[in-house]
Amino acid sequence: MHPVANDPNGSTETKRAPLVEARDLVKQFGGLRAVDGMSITLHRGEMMGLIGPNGAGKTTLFNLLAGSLRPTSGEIRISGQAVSHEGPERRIARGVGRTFQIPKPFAEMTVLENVLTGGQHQAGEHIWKNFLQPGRVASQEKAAVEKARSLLEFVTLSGLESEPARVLSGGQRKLLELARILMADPETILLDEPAAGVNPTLLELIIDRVLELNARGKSILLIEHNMEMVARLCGRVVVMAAGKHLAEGSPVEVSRDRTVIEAYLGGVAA
Ligand SMILES: Nc1ncnc2c1ncn2[C@@H]1O[C@H](COP(=O)(O)OP(=O)(O)OP(=O)(O)O)[C@@H](O)[C@H]1O
Repeated sequence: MHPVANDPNGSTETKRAPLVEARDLVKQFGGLRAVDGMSITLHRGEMMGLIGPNGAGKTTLFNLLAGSLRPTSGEIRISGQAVSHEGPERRIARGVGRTFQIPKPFAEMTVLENVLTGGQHQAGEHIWKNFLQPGRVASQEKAAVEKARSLLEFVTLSGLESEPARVLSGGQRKLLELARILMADPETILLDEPAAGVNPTLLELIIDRVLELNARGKSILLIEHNMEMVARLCGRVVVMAAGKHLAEGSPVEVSRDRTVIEAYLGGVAA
């Protein structure tokens, strides 16, 4: 049977379409085009690196993919569905989770409570359901706590679950954030500089957990300046410079690419 080109239920095409597809994306801030005609494709199961000198537009591209910024023009598709004008909540519901370069947990809430904030679609979020189905809400809350605890175990923070998040180191905050976004069961994870400011021991743990997530089927787009980490994790790397797609290839290929080297030297000189 031939695939249906415009499947009204979205099923056939949705399963075949790349997980994340951005075409000709532009984001203009006043006179600056932070993202300038960028296209990128993340396939199912892939772990892809996104690198580029400071100010290249990588975080802005993440903000567009995660729905916290709307593109000036261009299109974003998630599993084949056009989502450019949907906000971050809808993007999470579509299976896109993102972490931040500098995670900002709720400092006075416990580590466990912070993870619980990542849960979506809990019945307890709706007051009327709470009133009409208190038993269902209680069992969902119990399940959420169990899930949060197993995620804390996954990121090795179980021993700190009752501590306020303010006691965590920078690297532990990155692990906490990972656990928090995993509460929503994302299919795609956008990781913004997981290695930045992390001590070498914790960095190995983060690398290990990211590899494990990918082995469990999560597709990952990784912004990272640490090229050793990119080379260990990613089969394919996209290089951005001045908002544009500059190069793409294996970590070895892009690190030898003359245009990439020049872009980085320009970035250092600037
Ligand atoms: N909200 C904003 N308003 C105005 N300019 C912005 C805004 N956000 C980002 N920029 C500018 O857009 C450009 C791209 O920034 P962005 O943070 O996306 O780059 P980056 O590649 O992530 O850099 P880095 O590696 O240093 O994090 C920069 O010149 C930045 O100053």
